[in-house]
Amino acid sequence: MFEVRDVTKRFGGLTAVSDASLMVDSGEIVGVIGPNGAGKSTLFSVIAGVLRPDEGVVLDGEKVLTGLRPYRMARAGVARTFQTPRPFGALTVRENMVAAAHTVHRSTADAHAWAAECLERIGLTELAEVAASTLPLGMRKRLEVGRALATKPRLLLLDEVLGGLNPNEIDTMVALIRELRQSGMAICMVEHAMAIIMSLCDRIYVIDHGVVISTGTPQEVSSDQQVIDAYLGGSV
Ligand SMILES: Nc1ncnc2c1ncn2[C@@H]1O[C@H](COP(=O)(O)OP(=O)(O)OP(=O)(O)O)[C@@H](O)[C@H]1O
Repeated sequence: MFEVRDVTKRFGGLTAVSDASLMVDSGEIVGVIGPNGAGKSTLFSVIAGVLRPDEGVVLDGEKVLTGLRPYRMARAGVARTFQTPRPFGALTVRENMVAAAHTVHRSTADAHAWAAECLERIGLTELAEVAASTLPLGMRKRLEVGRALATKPRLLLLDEVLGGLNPNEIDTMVALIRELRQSGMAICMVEHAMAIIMSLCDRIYVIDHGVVISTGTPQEVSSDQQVIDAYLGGSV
């Protein structure tokens, strides 16, 4: 069980995340939703070790992860994707995967073998030798997920991996996410596509102005008056 407990993150005078708590269990998909600027990406960055919180802790069971550098966080089993995919553009798809696989495999042969397995899983084997920078957005997003998977996470943080994808690409990505849940991974995703979030997630946290204003099953949060007022605007 991964837990974010009472986390606050400030940027100067702005409190981007305020006393937020969240839990994700293995085999569970948890959604984080909220308006633009609500603090979702900041919360992810705190969990992934990219940002250090001003207050609060990130826990893996009893183990404190807060303050670990991203590389160590990856070793501890936490991986994130970025809203804007960040592959090493000059490297090929395979080289990107191998670089990520080296987080968990010292030997080059092992890293290559594991990268090949992950490439197969994300369906990019046929494009393995092309430069990552030449991939269209849908494929780049898949590579982004693949690079996270290559670090063998127990907690996978997906930041808007469905944004900008066409319906076919969305179906492929959703199927992959379901498969990962089935394999026992803990998954936490930020997404704006409400219908998909509602059908995919086991539980949802709603953030507004950095504060978790509601949590529960998709049905519970979508019937929460505070959520409807703050975010859904009566559209659900
Ligand atoms: N590095 C930073 N320095 C200063 N302010 C920041 C920084 N990163 C984020 N913010 C601010 O913190 C607040 C939360 O931003 P964040 O990107 O976490 O929101 P979000 O919910 O992910 O938004 P979106 O849905 O648009 O991606 C915003 O007001 C943003 O401008």
